[in-house]
Amino acid sequence: MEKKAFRQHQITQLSQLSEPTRQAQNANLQQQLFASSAWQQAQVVAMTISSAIEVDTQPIIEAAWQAGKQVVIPKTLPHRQMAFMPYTATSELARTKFGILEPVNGTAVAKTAIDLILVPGLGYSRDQHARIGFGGGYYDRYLADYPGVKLTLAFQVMAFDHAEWPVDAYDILLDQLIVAEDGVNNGH
Ligand SMILES: Nc1nc2c(c(=O)[nH]1)N(C=O)[C@@H](CNc1ccc(C(=O)N[C@@H](CCC(=O)O)C(=O)O)cc1)CN2
Ligand SMILES: Nc1ncnc2c1ncn2[C@@H]1O[C@H](COP(=O)(O)OP(=O)(O)OP(=O)(O)O)[C@@H](O)[C@H]1O
Repeated sequence: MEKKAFRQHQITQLSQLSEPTRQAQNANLQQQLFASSAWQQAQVVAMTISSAIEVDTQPIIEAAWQAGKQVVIPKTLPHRQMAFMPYTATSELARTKFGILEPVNGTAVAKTAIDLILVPGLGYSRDQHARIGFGGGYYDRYLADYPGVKLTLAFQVMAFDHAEWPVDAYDILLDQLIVAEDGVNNGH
């Protein structure tokens, strides 16, 4: 399938996940993430403010704060660039025209200061950790010279043995893929 059709397919799959399945898989992903050494060793962690169909980042943000980690979130810029800004309980957010919440102001944190990036996306391959995102190319550009750990959390419908979409030369492969485990609520 072409990238565009595959994205659409994944968006449909994700929007059809039942609430119990979503909750169980989110909880399992959080458990696995918090047990990982990548998480435990990270002081500065980048993540997004998740939208309804994505893996829920709110509990992860709160856990990071509780653990004394600094949370940084992306602000999209012209020319498909992105900067990560500190995010605290008092940060002001605004919705972009694509419906994503972003920081209004703040000072970008240096790429080299970020220990761990939780990369958002729609699908991932287990064999080479290839990723397909929403199509903006923001993360592929940002990650091209990012030296830290690139990790993704995936619902089961996001994980594929091999990429079922075209993987291009500029697609950045992730370091770690955490997939929600079986045995967690698939029903209802
Ligand atoms: N929660 C969350 N925040 C995130 C991301 C994400 O995947 N999830 N992003 C992950 O990257 C960035 C925003 N990503 C975006 C990805 C695509 C388009 C987009 O498609 N824009 C236009 C133009 C498309 C085109 O040129 O083909 C459009 O929809 O028409 C916008 C933002 C930063 N914040
Ligand atoms: N390093 C790069 N330099 C220049 N252009 C790039 C780079 N990475 C990606 N692009 C461009 O960005 C566009 C979107 O890339 P792609 O379709 O792989 O997005 P995606 O990985 O699904 O989305 P995202 O990274 O925003 O979640 C493509 O047209 C591609 O040419």
